[in-house]
Amino acid sequence: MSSEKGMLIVLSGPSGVGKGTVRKAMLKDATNKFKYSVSMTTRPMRPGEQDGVDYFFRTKAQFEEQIRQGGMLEYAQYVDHYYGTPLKYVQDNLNNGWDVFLEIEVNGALQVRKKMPDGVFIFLTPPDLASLRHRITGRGSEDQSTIEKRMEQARQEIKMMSNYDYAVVNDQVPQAVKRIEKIVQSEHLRVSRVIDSYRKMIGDK
Ligand SMILES: Nc1nc2c(ncn2[C@@H]2O[C@H](COP(=O)(O)OP(=O)(O)O)[C@@H](O)[C@H]2O)c(=O)[nH]1
Ligand SMILES: Nc1ncnc2c1ncn2[C@@H]1O[C@H](COP(=O)(O)OP(=O)(O)O)[C@@H](O)[C@H]1O
Repeated sequence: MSSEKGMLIVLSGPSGVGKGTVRKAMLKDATNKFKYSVSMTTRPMRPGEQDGVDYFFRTKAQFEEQIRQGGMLEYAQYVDHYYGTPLKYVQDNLNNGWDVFLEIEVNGALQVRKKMPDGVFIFLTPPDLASLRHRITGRGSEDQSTIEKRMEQARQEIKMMSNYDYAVVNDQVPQAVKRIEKIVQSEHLRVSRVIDSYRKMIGDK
């Protein structure tokens, strides 16, 4: 943690590409210091998931109430359910100097980009669609019709890749992790982020 404002890191990519796997691998390495923003969703909990850890699992009415209260940084509907990022956690941690990591789909990422253009936007992509299908199926968390919906959604999402700053291919998890770590390290050195501290140092307003 530093005294500067933290950096927002946004990771998107089709369902099953390995976003969660890569993020968890990054968090295991103590040199990666960031706060993962737990999203809110109306989708049913999968076996092994925990409320408040994987998502805040809420009813549609609760989710809509949170939207009404202005409590969402962004939200989107994805294959029949709402998903969104609670605003307060992100704001508080960025203000306290922590990098904050969002793992969200494309429409939400575009909303965040408008509000927080200083963030770093990374698209995680599969080596090909056959491996993507294999990963979604292998996870065993969705029935056949949901898998087809997610594959169609994946094609649409991949079309949106040009809205991101970086594309990382998740062929092997350790390599994808290293690529994202390098991106984050270099983004910390972006002049627009570093210059403020020098302005103070040299007395420039
Ligand atoms: N816009 C938005 N998308 C989210 C959020 N949280 C998760 N998602 C995305 O919603 C999609 C579906 O998530 P989920 O049902 O958990 O499936 P999974 O990503 O395949 O494990 C994925 O692309 C997630 O990255 C959020 O807070 N906002
Ligand atoms: N590079 C990879 N090679 C092979 N399988 C992978 C790779 N990355 C993730 N997986 C597997 O693919 C499935 C989906 O990964 P997950 O992290 O749940 O994806 P997402 O969060 O993007 O939906 C999991 O079973 C995971 O173990």
